[in-house]
Amino acid sequence: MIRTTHMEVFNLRDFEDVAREKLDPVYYDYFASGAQDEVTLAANEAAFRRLALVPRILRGHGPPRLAGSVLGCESSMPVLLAPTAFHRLAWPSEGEAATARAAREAGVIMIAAMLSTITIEEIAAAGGTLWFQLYIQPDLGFTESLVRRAEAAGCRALVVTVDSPALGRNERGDRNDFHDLPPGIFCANMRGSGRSDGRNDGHVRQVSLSPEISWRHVEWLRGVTRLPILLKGVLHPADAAQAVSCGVDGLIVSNHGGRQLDTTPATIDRLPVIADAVGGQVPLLLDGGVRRGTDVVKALALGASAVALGRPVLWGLAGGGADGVAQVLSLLRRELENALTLCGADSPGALTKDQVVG
Ligand SMILES: Cc1cc2nc3c(=O)[nH]c(=O)nc-3n(C[C@H](O)[C@H](O)[C@H](O)COP(=O)(O)O)c2cc1C
Ligand SMILES: CCCCC(=O)C(=O)O
Repeated sequence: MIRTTHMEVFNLRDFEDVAREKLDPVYYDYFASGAQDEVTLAANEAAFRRLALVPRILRGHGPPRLAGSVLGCESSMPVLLAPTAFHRLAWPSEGEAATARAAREAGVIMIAAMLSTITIEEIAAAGGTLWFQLYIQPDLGFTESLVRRAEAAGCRALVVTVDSPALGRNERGDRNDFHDLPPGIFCANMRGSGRSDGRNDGHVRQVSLSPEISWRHVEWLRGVTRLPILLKGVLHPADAAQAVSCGVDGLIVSNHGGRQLDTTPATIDRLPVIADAVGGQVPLLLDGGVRRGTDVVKALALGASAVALGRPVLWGLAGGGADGVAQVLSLLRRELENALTLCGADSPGALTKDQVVG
């Protein structure tokens, strides 16, 4: 158990307090913040609170089975690690390697961020099942070189983030004048060769979040790799349907944890319409505001195959490196098991959407 002088940790929210105590306030703000008024940041969690769970009774089964698979990858529970950038700001010595070790030991999938502070090869050396998150760069030769590296490192899927045609406006970052990584910390994957402009020093300013990216790029990527492709950041049912017709293999209903367009709806509120549009053709994942086992259950009942966890992983990492992340995952696993049992479900698949009421 991570304990500081006056804090014991019983749930994921407690970990945020530990992290706040340990982190440089500027980095804490980077991790915690959302865009502008942080309406969406708050909405994600508020929506989970607003929804109620209706248990089924007298089902007469044993402890629930949490393990399953997503796009052919085994997972010990329907929870993945969402891609988050810059883990060495939370745990300078190891960064993403600590996160990856904890994910491997817990038997869950880590979505490694393109903007990691150690390379994808180093993450793979520490990790278990990895997926690679990509911001398609207008320099397609460089983008392809990243895809090849992710494939060679053994990543089992590509997660293309599509909610970032520009960087969201983060005012906490502006107030703190936090616009670049500190000396010695880089976007490690961006330092490799392969860029047509020859710039490879790994500075954040070399990352392009570009409004030029379009469906044509997704089609291009579909032709470049045989890995499953997921789009992350889908909120409109028409986009979900188009993604499926483009040959995309999975979708992540996400508003980037409220960090991109502020005032987008809570993700859990969008899940039912996206699920209707997709009609089970591809698996749906959801992230944003998942903090409790009951949140996971609500998402599963409304049609998600799994959820992904963003900030709580960073709080665990800041609190205690791999041990902290392990503890976050184990707390959530216990809660999920308990919530499923109390809902009368022997597995995630046994939940039905009529068990969530608004
Ligand atoms: C500090 C931080 C960095 C993030 N970096 C990325 C990133 O590099 N790529 C990406 O697709 N999403 C990124 N995200 C978004 C997460 O993948 C995820 O959508 C979001 O954190 C989920 O919400 P939650 O934090 O409430 O769990 C980041 C989120 C945070 C908090
Ligand atoms: C250029 C940094 C983008 C990382 C990111 O996606 C986030 O902080 O939400």
